[in-house]
Amino acid sequence: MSKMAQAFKIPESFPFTSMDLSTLLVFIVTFVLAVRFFKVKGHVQGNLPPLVPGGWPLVHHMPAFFTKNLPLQLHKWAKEFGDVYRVKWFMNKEVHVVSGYTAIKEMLEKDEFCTRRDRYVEIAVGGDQDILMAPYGEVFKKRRRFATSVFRRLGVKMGQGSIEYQIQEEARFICVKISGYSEQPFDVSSDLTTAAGNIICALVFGKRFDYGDTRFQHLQTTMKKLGEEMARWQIPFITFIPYVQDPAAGLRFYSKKLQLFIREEIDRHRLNLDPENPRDFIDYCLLQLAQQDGNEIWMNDDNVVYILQDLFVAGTDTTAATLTWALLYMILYPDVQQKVQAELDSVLGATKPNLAHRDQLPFTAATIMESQRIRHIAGLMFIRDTAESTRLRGFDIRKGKKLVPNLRSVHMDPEVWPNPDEFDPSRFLDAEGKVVKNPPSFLPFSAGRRNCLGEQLAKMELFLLFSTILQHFTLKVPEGAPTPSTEGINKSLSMGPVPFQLCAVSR
Ligand code: HEM
Repeated sequence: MSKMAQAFKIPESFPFTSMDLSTLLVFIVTFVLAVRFFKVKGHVQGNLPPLVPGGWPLVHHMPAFFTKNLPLQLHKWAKEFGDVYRVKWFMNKEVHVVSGYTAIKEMLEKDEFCTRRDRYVEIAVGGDQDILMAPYGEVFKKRRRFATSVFRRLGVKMGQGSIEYQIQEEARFICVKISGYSEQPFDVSSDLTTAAGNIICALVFGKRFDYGDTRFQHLQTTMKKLGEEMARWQIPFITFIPYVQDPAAGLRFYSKKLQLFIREEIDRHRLNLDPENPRDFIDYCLLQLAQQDGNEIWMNDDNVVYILQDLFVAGTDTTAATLTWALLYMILYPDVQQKVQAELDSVLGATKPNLAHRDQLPFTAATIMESQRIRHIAGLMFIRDTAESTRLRGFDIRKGKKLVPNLRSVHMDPEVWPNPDEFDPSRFLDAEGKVVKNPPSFLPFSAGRRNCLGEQLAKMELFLLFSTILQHFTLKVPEGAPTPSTEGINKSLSMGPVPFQLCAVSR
């Protein structure tokens, strides 16, 4: 018998005389596990949101997520389990789903939920090096404040010095492109992506590209591929699946390509930077880099690349997908299209639309808003992380828990929007026919401290591109073609319509 076993030898007078060393070890292990179990139970205690019952062993609710319309499935559960509930994914991983305007607004406005997490998008945007995925804190605030002020200085505003001219130019170019289809069927979404991409180029690089420019085409292809890679990881829960191969290889590859393009432009800008006359977003970044004092570095050379990449990633497909939905609804609701055109004709005649016309074109503005309500491009907004344990709608939410706000439940709430599946722009007009200011239960650009940085720019683009296209063309379903579906599909970070074709007849 070993010395250790001798030391543990149970005296014969001990009641369990048969207890030997291994029994004792089993006893200790069981005791430790029991203590741990009760400790965890104790920790979990509190008013947790309800857990959706049922599910399969190991994979829990996972099979239910493989549906064509996940926001709809989550919305159905919300009706049963309330505005904050829990679902489980592979290996017991939990996600909190937040639904309805009140709960989502409360969530978006709490600092504790202002950190966004998405493992795969983080790979593309350099982890926390940018704005989009930077954790909520001082560095993030400084970068965001900087970007907002540069936007303003570059003309993302009403009045003098507005970027409106560049957007109007882009609207003119897209109309020329559409004319070129000679009323034959075409897919408008790719032209809208080109237009939206070019507006970001104007802002960031200080120039637009001709549609045929090979560098621009290369940029467009890279963006498209990057978007497709991001779309593969759009189902929030999928990021919990352990992988056998590197699923982010494509993301890495295409984001590096986009970054290379941006770095080349930055190098070009360095050669002829005039500190007295910054021309574009890159120039302002270079001036900021030169100014920063060593103690307070919140932006370095790499951050500049990642922030510029954000503007392309977050600012191209989002705008293009929203406009594609709006034009799709015009061919599905020709009476609404006619009403928009009648308003444009009576207010503008042959004058090209500018931002000052927005107030005089309430039905046109309301039609854009209704498109954003009925088909939101970010049905499930970015996943948020709980930075500190806190409460939401009276429930305890522990640090580290993931939250998914379901925007469908806000925009399709029949209590606020009767017959939510009906496309009806008049919902956004008041009794005097003016656009309702701050409509309830409407969050196309989100809210709180992480709301859309490009909201103003996007609103300018949506209005000018939509009104210019409808001023010049009547859009139709091609002769003999089936009616396009209103199903959404994630082709990038945004949800756009299933590809469809339309014909544009000159007016
Ligand atoms: C119709 C077009 C657009 C829509 C519907 C849209 C919508 C959104 C939404 C829903 C978010 C997420 C908010 C959240 O997590 O709560 C967001 C974030 C963001 N958007 Fe947009 N967006 C659009 C256009 C743009 C444009 C044109 C830009 C820039 C050029 C832009 C830049 C950003 C950035 C940088 C963020 C992250 C902000 C942060 O984390 O602080 N977006 N957008």
